[in-house]
Amino acid sequence: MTEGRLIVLTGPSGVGKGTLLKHLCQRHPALRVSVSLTTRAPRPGEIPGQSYIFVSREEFQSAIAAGALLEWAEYAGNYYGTPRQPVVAALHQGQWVILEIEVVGARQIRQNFPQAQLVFICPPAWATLEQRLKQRGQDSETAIQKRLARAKDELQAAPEFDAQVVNDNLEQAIQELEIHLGLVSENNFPIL
Ligand SMILES: Nc1nc2c(ncn2[C@@H]2O[C@H](COP(=O)(O)OP(=O)(O)O)[C@@H](O)[C@H]2O)c(=O)[nH]1
Ligand SMILES: Nc1ncnc2c1ncn2[C@@H]1O[C@H](COP(=O)(O)OP(=O)(O)O)[C@@H](O)[C@H]1O
Repeated sequence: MTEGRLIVLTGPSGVGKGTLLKHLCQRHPALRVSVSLTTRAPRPGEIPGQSYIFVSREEFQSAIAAGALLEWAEYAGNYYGTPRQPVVAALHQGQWVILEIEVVGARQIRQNFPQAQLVFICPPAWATLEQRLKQRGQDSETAIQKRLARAKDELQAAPEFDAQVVNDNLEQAIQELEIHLGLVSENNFPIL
């Protein structure tokens, strides 16, 4: 069986990675989304096992020690990581797997999976990023400030990745992503 494709969406918090991912999955239901481990507390409405696998710091450390994570990073005071086994198994079955992760983890994927396709999502402007984080209304002011401080460095990393997509107009960003990721043909016909 041909190995599937590993796809990474990265970029600063609030840029719209989750929103883009949701739309891509609606249009291409065969895409498999990796569910990450996190030590962050669940937000209202987040479903354990679906949004994230919520774990304690001890459980996260055990997963690192057991080599059970494909990549991991500390972000705004919490740990986030991709469980290795489900991703590797899906790729072996020929499936296309998509990770939505921050920049430090994306670099680890770049290093260990040279064949992965990594796309950096950029905000149209700094003010838009601030506005989206605030409008989302999910995080405390402290959490927002931590995300914005980190975003300054993350934006510098954009050229390291295979493609950059500006998420200004949502529909346009989705279509650009579909083309970069090979999810549609030149005449916009779905491939996956
Ligand atoms: N390295 C890594 N980053 C992750 C993982 N899961 C989520 N993230 C990233 O961690 C950051 C914080 O995620 P979260 O607290 O859910 O905030 P949000 O993305 O702003 O909604 C975001 O940039 C996520 O893309 C993971 O498994 N590994
Ligand atoms: N193209 C867009 N235009 C306007 N608002 C957007 C766009 N993309 C995302 N958003 C909004 O911005 C906020 C952050 O998006 P989200 O997908 O949660 O970002 P991330 O997953 O990168 O942290 C959400 O409120 C979302 O509805």
